[in-house]
Amino acid sequence: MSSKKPHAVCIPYPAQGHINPFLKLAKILHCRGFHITYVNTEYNHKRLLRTRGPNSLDGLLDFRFEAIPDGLESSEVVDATQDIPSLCESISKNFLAPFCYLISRLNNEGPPVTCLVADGCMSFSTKAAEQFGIPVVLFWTPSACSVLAYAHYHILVDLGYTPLKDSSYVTNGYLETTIDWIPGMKDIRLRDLPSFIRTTDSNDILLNFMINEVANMAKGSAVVLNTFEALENDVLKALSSMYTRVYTIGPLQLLAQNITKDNHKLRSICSNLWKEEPGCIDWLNTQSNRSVVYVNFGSITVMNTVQMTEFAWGLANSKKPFLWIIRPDLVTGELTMLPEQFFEETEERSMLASWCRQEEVLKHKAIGGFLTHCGWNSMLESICGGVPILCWPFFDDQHTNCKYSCDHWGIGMEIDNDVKRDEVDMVVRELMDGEKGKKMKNRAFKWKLKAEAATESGGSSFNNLEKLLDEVLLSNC
Ligand SMILES: O=c1ccn([C@@H]2O[C@H](COP(=O)(O)OP(=O)(O)O[C@H]3O[C@H](CO)[C@@H](O)[C@H](O)[C@H]3O)[C@@H](O)[C@H]2O)c(=O)[nH]1
Repeated sequence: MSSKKPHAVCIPYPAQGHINPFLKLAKILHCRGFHITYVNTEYNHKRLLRTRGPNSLDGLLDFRFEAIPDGLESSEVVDATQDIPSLCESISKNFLAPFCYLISRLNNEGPPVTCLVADGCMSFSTKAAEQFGIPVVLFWTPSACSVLAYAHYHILVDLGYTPLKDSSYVTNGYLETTIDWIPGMKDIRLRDLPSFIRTTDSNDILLNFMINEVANMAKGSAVVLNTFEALENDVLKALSSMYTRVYTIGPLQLLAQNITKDNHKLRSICSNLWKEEPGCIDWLNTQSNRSVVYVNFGSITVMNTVQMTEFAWGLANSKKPFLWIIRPDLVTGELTMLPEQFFEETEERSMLASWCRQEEVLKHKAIGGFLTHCGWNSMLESICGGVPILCWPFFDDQHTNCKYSCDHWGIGMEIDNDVKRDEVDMVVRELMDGEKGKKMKNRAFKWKLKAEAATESGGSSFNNLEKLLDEVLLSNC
């Protein structure tokens, strides 16, 4: 019988693609009776206050936001994702002390902290959990297939696949090498694995960071994944044979929608670090069903002006309506404007904006396809909307997600990294009008139904949440 109020401290990796699914999980736990402390870095806390307004993080009486320093030198808050390798280094070196200090303070203020929900790649949290004698759930925000791949990084190093002998190995066909020995992963090439292996440096920060973080996975009380059993069955079986408690509770978007639907205050708390431009949904309302190509490369992808221009002309030449989100920090180097002729040709059938409410966009009936970088949240949000995708993976797990979407789930078509306008034009037309596009749409719709089934009462993700609560998160209450 429960006696003390459960209090979960949730700490995501400090980037948009982690903050979003964490907030959903925190809201679910709150609806299941938890006092929540949600911890951002001071940098992201300031960004949220600036973007969402000074009272936006007031939360509720028992849903609080706190912040810890990120340990980086520059503290000027700008609308851009911070440098990922610097963040990873700082997390390993600097986060444990302020995090433990925060937990002590929360314990003094009450109610005492009963469990931690920490990002899978924030291994310091297991030390904190040990110090305070409480369980820690490690929530990995990428797909299960990429987590399984990270878990084999150390073997790839031992066998000499990575670091690469020299940089020509990225382009000389070496990445086509088949990797047929990872249990649960079929038909995989080196190029399909998360891209931190594409380094020539044995001291590469991101490769070594991931190897260390994943080595810590068994030290947590449980592993939580934002996916569902039907989608990644073989991979999940392999992960479950490696780690004792693995819980899939996704798509969190749908589970949170089901569980939080009557809590309006909670639903209004939003974690977008960029301010949404108004008008995207109004514009979509003027478009025909399934007619619009939605283009968005998430919060970290950057591209050069040549790539940007190729995408622009590919979209223009396809003659399809499109909604293109161009983040202020999307283009690197000298930001040249797209040519006037592009605007003249497309203005009647396009909308450009700097940020939008993506989940709402992908649920809109006007959307027919999604050109994406394959970040895991974007992939899941597309599945929840029943929308097929065009994949232009940028880095990390996005390559693995791309491979699975194209070859295992049948909902994606890949665009070459060296993007050319003719290819963009061709795949957009195929997606929107072609036979292959039609099949992809049907499959995307079937995955949407399976995602809904998983998150409804009695579905696998719904049941796994109950198990996670009973077996781990409420185990000491
Ligand atoms: O205009 C926009 C753009 C993005 N988003 C949201 O921002 C999130 C972006 O997440 P994701 O699609 O996963 O992309 P990244 O921001 O690139 O995510 C990082 O984190 C993911 C989860 O770990 C990884 O899969 C990615 O590779 C990694 O780059 C999603 O929830 C989107 O709905 C918006 O709401 N509006």
